Amino acid sequence: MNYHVEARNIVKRFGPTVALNGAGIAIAEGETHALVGRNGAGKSTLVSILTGLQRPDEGEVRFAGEQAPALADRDAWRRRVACVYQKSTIIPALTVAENLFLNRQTDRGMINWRELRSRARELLATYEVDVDADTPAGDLGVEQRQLVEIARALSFGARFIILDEPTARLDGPAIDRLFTRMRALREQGVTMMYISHHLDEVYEICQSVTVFRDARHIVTRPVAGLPHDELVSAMTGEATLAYEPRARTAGERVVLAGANLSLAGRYHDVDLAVRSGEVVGLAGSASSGKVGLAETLVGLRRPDSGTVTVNGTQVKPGDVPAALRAGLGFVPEDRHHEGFVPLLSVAENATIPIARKLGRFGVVSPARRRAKARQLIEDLQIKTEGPEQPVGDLSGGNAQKVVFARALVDDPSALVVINPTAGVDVKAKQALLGAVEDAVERGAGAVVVSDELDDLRICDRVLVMFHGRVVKDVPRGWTDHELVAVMEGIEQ
Ligand SMILES: Nc1ncnc2c1ncn2[C@@H]1O[C@H](COP(=O)(O)OP(=O)(O)OP(=O)(O)O)[C@@H](O)[C@H]1O
Repeated sequence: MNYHVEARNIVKRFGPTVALNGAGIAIAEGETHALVGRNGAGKSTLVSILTGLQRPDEGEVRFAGEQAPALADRDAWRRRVACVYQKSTIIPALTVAENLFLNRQTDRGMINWRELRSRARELLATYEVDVDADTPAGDLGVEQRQLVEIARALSFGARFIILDEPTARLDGPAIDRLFTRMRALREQGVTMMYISHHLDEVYEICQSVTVFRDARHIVTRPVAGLPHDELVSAMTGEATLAYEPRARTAGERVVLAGANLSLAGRYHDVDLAVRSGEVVGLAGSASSGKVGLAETLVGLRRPDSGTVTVNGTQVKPGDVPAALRAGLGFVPEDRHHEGFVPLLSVAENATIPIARKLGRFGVVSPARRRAKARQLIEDLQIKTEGPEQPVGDLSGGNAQKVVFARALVDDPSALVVINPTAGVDVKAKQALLGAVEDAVERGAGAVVVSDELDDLRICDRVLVMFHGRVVKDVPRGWTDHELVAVMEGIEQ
């Protein structure tokens, strides 16, 4: 077999944590190979080794049979491999053209801006990326940004691309477009490694799959003919049953309400009321306005008109602390921005909303903070060395759980969670959805905004948005097809 990429017997330690323990992967020339595993299994660590960002403590990496370049030789790495991360590596303040030729403009002395722009246009046209080279990169959506990153990788000559959870922030139609592009790349002989917690995607787009568990390689198999539950048990080490949403009856009291909410370009004339003991879903495509609406409910955005009421208190618009004081807990869309403070510990991040209550006179007792954090670590199965570990050192999915812990820590009356299970593994997903249902059983009302139909299954009803308006209130019991048809505006 001709392997385009091989990583053999890789050991990588971070202090007391062994992130990879003799694990490896072998990817055949031209295939799309999935790497799956639970949060903290070691996938991102392997990516950082395969892209030359970290040196393994033991083991070796080969590209097309040849030993990997020296770590310092960045150009040599760029010619071999590129990674499209969930988190952007492009610089928002620079234009697309500048991003494409970053580190390359000065090949021949002074920067010739006109030439740079025309080379960028040519490159975008070659890779059929429909983006204006003069646009500031910060204005691009997630989908366009990923396409620019792929074009950049290919233009360096890389024939191996790693896609690390590329669909986590894309809606259904954008995922289809990404897959069409991936198939075209594969036809051109590009080798890909695909990391995702969505196993249906693995079956759709990959030919082989490698499973890591607890820092070790468990199995590599062709995808065809591999039963779904076998794949899940390779990841979790046990048989895992599908999540069963619970039945419940909502109370009368409205705990979260939006009245006459409008925000230009996002949503118009929205009214919604969430009762105690009720989970309300918000669904719709990327342009539906669902995220903007949810961000308004939590105070991250200020509406042009309308009011938000949390637990009977009308909250000052666009004021997150006011919403939190009124009894709101939330999980934001972008955990890197509004979710956690990477340098602070798990305990500090998770207990931010209750800092006042944990100590007298505004001084937080470290012992009480640690005790609360230990409980949350256990409840949400957060994989960490302990409450004192900085959140920045956790794997992506485990950082998401810390954000979740923060949302739940003060027993909120109203919970708003946006794409709550993004980057979270199959089993952890169940723990997080269970945590929302637990909070609702304790009397909270919840809004779940998600691109994932599985997250929406716990909802008592789903409000579907289309072009900024709520077009349908769908009670529990929908089929995927029915909901998607309304989301795409095909059916009302
Ligand atoms: N810089 C670091 N310092 C300390 N520990 C680290 C560091 N980077 C990773 N780890 C630890 O190594 C282990 C593997 O993490 P890694 O990010 O590779 O997991 P992952 O499989 O990518 O998980 P996820 O699906 O959540 O993204 C985790 O226990 C993580 O906390």
